[in-house]
Amino acid sequence: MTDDTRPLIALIAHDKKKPDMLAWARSHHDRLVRRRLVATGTTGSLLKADMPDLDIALMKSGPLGGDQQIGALIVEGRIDLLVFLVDPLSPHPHDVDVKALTRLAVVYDVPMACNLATADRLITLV
Ligand SMILES: O=C(CO)COP(=O)(O)O
Repeated sequence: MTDDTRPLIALIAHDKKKPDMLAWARSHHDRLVRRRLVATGTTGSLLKADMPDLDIALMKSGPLGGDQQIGALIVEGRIDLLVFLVDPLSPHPHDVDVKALTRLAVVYDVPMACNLATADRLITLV
């Protein structure tokens, strides 16, 4: 991830939003295939299985620290867009990590899409 100047896009989806993430990524495949991607473990594994040509770095699963790893990339100024499809209707054991990640995106002024309508718009800019 060092000399590569392609934008870096972080992709994360809560479990009930993973089908939405896969459908969204398929519909934006032509753009995503020309970008570097980083994803939490399960989200990224599903994307890779579906679209093996995507260049995705896998972090840990969200509940095991993956959200925090992506938060650290934000702090380092490496993330150009965060697409985080959140499920606001289910409890998450790592809710504090979720909150920390979205907070860091705000602190560091990183474009962040938490739903499909926003993701569809922001992906056209990166
Ligand atoms: O829990 C998540 C985001 O908070 C997503 O993690 P996974 O992609 O590993 O399911």
